[in-house]
Amino acid sequence: MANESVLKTIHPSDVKDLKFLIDSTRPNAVPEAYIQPLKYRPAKSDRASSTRHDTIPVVDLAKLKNGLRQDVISAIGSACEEWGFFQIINHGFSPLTGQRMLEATEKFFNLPVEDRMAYFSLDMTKPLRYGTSHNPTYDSALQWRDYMYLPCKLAEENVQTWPAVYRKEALDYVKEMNNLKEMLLELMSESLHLAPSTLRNVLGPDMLHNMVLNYYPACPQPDLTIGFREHSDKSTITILLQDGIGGLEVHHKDCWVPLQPLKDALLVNLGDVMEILSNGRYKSIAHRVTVNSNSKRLSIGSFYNVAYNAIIAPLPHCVDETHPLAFKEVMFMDFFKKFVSRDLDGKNALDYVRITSMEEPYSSK
Ligand SMILES: O=C(O)CCC(=O)C(=O)O
Ligand SMILES: [Fe+2]
Repeated sequence: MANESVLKTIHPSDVKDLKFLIDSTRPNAVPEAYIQPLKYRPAKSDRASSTRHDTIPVVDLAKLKNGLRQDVISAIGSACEEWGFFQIINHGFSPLTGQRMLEATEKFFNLPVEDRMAYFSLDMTKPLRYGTSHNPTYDSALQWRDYMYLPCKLAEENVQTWPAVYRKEALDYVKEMNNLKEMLLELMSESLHLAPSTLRNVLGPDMLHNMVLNYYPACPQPDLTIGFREHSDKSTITILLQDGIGGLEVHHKDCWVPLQPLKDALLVNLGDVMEILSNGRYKSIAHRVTVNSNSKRLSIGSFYNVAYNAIIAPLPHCVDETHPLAFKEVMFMDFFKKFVSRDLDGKNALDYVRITSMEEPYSSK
């Protein structure tokens, strides 16, 4: 039975694990700390009406084997320009590897809370870290989510530091995901009329790869809160695997478009670094996650990025007279800190590097 007074007075920074809070108190209402301001709650009125027929692009990578590479490249180019988001099917990533990772993730969240707390940290730059909400130090209202971050760059070397319950599954997952990432970076480079190796070279040998395991428990009043507030990823690309529950929504033409899970599809999501590299031609996508009262939901995100000490700036090829330099150069770590060191609020970290008409542009290197 819920201890109503405890749940009423709980302070955002007191919560370290939402799943434990729920398992131990079984609330039939959302604790006050989780009630989001109206503008962050999901509302029917901000969803795209079905008459708009917004269809999230689906790119069939089987066409690569059927001599239709150019079709794939142009489908990816349009999706990146118009949405900053697409689903891929026939991608070669084994559904079994994904399924095993989802099952192992569920096992992790079912471990005794102490086992998850062994990894808890509020330091958002720590690559191996358990957390809740987004950053409880700054979150004005908590988000209905727990998560685990794993550093995957040197997966074979790091694997012993990962929780044992999904070590093997995560290593298999990372190896396969890395191959898919290579292919996508090539196709995206070509869609920008660049040499296939361009984006891979920009990310470089020290490229970051972090994985996040997201757990959104079932929620007694899903309309009052949110699983993950609207945000854009700071990555170059994010490749996301989700279970079949649904809840992810992407922002398109001023409306939220819910994504219906498609069997065995993976989701590709452009992050802010890609928007900067492409000088704004490709857009990072604002997305959010709603929760539901029937079921928990799991998702696994693989974030690929430049090294923390890399300087990011628009690629010279993407800057010309009709596309003047749109972003200042910035060290990735400085940009990343803008994202993690405040309340989550849409795509606004990009404003920090956007060149406004009042400013002299920096020279592009
Ligand atoms: O759970 C999802 O579908 C999306 C998660 C997400 O946006 C993230 O981890 O950055
Ligand atoms: Fe995200």
